[in-house]
Amino acid sequence: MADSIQNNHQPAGWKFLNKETYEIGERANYVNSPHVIAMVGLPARGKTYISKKLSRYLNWIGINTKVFNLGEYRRHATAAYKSHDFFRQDNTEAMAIRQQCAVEALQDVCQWLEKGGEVAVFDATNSTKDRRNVIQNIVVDRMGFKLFFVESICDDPSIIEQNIMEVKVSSPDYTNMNKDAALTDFLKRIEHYQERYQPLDEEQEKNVAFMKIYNTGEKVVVHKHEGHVQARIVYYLMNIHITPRTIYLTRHGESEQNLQGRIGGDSNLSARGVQYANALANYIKAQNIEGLRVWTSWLKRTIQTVAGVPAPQERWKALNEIDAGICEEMTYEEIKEKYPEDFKARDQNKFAYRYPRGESYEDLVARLEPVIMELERQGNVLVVSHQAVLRCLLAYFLDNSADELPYLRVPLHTVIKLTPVAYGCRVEHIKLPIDAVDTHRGKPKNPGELEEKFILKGRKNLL
Ligand SMILES: O=P(O)(O)OC[C@H]1O[C@@](CO)(OP(=O)(O)O)[C@@H](O)[C@@H]1O
Repeated sequence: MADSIQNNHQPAGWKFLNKETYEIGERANYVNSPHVIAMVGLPARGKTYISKKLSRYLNWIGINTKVFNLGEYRRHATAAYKSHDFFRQDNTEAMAIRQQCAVEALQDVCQWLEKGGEVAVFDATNSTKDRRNVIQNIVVDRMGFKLFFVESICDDPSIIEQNIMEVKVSSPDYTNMNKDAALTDFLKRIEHYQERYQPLDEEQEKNVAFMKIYNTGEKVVVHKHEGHVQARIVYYLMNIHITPRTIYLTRHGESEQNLQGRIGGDSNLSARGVQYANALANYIKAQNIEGLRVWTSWLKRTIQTVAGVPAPQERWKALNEIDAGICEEMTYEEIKEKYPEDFKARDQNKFAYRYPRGESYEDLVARLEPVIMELERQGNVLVVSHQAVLRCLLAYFLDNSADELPYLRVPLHTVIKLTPVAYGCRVEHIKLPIDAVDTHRGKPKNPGELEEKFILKGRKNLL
């Protein structure tokens, strides 16, 4: 926990770097002033859900973001939680502890932003004007950071109860209580907050930038938002929904060029790839998925893979495989021989490495942002794409770092099923029983080293 707060306006070590000037090993840094996003709302209004999801999205697009959850500070500061009495408005002792925890959390927020963090999400109720003034005072007046409030308002009892049952009753506060008792206690806790709750109001808080989200997105109000980071946050939060659905990801069936170990290109499916296309159609039929939509890239191998899938289909150029530029249609072995420096450089920083006249994984993430935004708006979707593209999509859903992303395993002939649960996603790998080549190249110990399975020259029959 923080023990001091510095009072300088420009955070130490903070510098604006544009996309072209960052060094290998860092991600582009395109936020030139740190932001604090402070949540507002009664308990069980989905604030933590929004905080975590927003943070995952911002990190994925390259904005260094961290959530600071006030509940964790409170649990750290006090002995085991006994009951909702702790949250009574007339419990002065507890009130003092709560205020102290909020200040401590804000100090940590500021210290983290000073060290180069870009967006800090302050996940707390912040449900009174007084508390919001404290935040304004520390974050804006003392530190010179940007501040944006996100208020979640929900008056649908079924959504509130579902939220309590899904995440609150299993919180560390209730380890020794049964579910019904925990629910009753939590509802009482909400009542205590309700007594003093002051929703954000454009008349009362004229110069404050905020957005209000009603009933998980039914209506949205935006007031005085500023700059591109806040604009992206508003746009993102306007697009997400909480209706249960499933996303299925798969690569195309094995292609002729996969068989030859060649990257990129636009070849047809191999004989085994065609078998996978049939197996995939049968698998999808058997699942009986309501309102399923199918998205593919523009490349033949993905389109051929969904030939038998009985659902409306859309082609996205944005889902095309990473463009390997001058290395298109070469084997890794040929690239190593012809462009040894490039081959090594890619192993040194695979995420940032851009193929000459082609793309990097970082470029791919930028290209895929509209796909993610549209996926967020949709119900059940089957996305049929490629190894590099699916790594980027998976990293978004599973919150993987830029270092992990280019090495995620996305084997051929496997359906990856993603189901939203509480604050994250459940992942299942369904391997359909048709063999395929293994195209995964792990991170070598020494940059530029090539595993035996990719040394193909002189091998006649690859099967
Ligand atoms: O980034 P690496 O690990 O090279 O993986 C991406 C490569 O995967 C491949 C296969 O090697 O994908 P896919 O077969 O799914 O189209 C190549 O086209 C692509 O260049």
